[in-house]
Amino acid sequence: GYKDCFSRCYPDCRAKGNGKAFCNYTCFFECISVPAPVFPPAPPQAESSCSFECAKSSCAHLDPGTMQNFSRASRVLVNQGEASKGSISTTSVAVNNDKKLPQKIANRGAGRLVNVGLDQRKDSVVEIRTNPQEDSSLTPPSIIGTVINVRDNNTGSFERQQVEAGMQVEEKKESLAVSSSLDDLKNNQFSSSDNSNLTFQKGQDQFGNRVPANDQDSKQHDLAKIRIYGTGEAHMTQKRDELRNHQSMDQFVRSAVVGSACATTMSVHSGPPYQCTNVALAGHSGFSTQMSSAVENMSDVPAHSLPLGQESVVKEADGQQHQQQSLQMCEGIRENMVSSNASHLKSQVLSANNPSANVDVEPSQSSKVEKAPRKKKYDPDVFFKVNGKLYQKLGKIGSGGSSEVHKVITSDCTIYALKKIKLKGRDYPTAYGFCQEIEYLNKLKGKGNIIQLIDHEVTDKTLLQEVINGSMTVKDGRIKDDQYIH
Ligand SMILES: Nc1ncnc2c1ncn2[C@@H]1O[C@H](COP(=O)(O)OP(=O)(O)OP(=O)(O)O)[C@@H](O)[C@H]1O
Repeated sequence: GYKDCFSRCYPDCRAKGNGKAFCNYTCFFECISVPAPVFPPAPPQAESSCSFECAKSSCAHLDPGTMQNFSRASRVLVNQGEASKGSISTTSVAVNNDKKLPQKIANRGAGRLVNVGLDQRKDSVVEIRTNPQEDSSLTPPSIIGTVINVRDNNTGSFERQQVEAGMQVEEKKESLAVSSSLDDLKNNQFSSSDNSNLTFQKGQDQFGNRVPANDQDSKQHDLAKIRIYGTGEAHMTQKRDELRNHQSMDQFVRSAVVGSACATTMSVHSGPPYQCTNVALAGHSGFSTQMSSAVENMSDVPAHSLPLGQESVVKEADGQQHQQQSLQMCEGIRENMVSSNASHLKSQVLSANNPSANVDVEPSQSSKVEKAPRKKKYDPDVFFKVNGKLYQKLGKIGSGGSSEVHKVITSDCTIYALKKIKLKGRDYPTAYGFCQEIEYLNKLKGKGNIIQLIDHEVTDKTLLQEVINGSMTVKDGRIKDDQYIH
């Protein structure tokens, strides 16, 4: 007001022939009372551009009129609370290219660190979209679900940028993994991807928004998206494996297997049903296999006192090869054969095993009974019998060059792997060599990561005698009868 007034007054005054001092004085008093002009209120600041924590400091001293000239974006810390508000709160984040935001902004509270870096672009506007399904009060921030679309003002194209919040994602996984709820973790972590991104159609972004048909970077979008979620899945797998490794594999595997095995046994096989009352695992703490392997639970009969006068039983370590051809093989077996009360013990085994089962009982000491042909009182199609103990077949696990391995279950509902080596047709030295496994596994009992031998049985008497002797005297001939090593 004053300025305008004075600029009009002074020239007029001078034009009338007045002096400078006079005109200054006159115009001063004339214009000093002129009220100052009332300017229209400033246009509202682009709130949407300054609504994020990261941008407020930059926007505060920016002329709103220049907001359109923002270009290169940097990392933007998105306030989760704000980001979670509303439905698909699309917000343009204008970041002045000349006023670079720090490349790394500390994660504050529930803030979200988002990489909006566009080093090669200028004059672009960054749009940060938040997942409408998120509820910050209920779920942790879904980093994965946050994607940034960057529109280049020059080209009109869009480019999906990867959310760079790996550390936060890791932290979230850790915290969730502690709950051991991996499935929940996956659901939480990737629910948005399941719901949105997996159904992502060409021409749309993960929110179902249309992407311009002339989107020249659509392939890059997809690639970026795959990278995001693929990384997440990889982390998931890793976390899951880690979690499993941290658990007791024995119990993890066994309880899972045993639980179902009982049902399988009861429903599939026609033999005498075993009563699955409990899972006797405590007695096998040294059973460190992760391959559900073992042969027999002989906790009721010490291995060193087994009646090996007739048979020996073997459990096999998967893939383990015993190639030494020492004549001292099977020492463990020989030691075990010193038992003087084999028959008595075997009777105990049989009676203690499963009285209700239809097992064949050791012939009495009368010669009459001994001469009688042994008649199996159990169904060999359903059971294995090792040292008088029955193992119900649950299925074949695998086979090797010399054997076949079966999954079996005992009367106390313990799952084992039983390796059956058929001896018929083999020469004695070869069969003798199989006994090495018994020796070695006996020596390796209690060692970590080694399959534990529970029991063993060699049905061929001649071979057994050779083993007892500790030397292979029978070098010719082959085993003719149906003999086995279990
Ligand atoms: N303890 C076990 N638990 C689970 N599976 C097993 C176990 N032992 C063996 N198997 C399965 O049985 C297959 C054959 O076992 P293994 O290799 O011990 O037999 P093999 O007759 O000694 O073989 P080869 O003579 O070829 O060495 C294995 O490949 C594996 O699949």
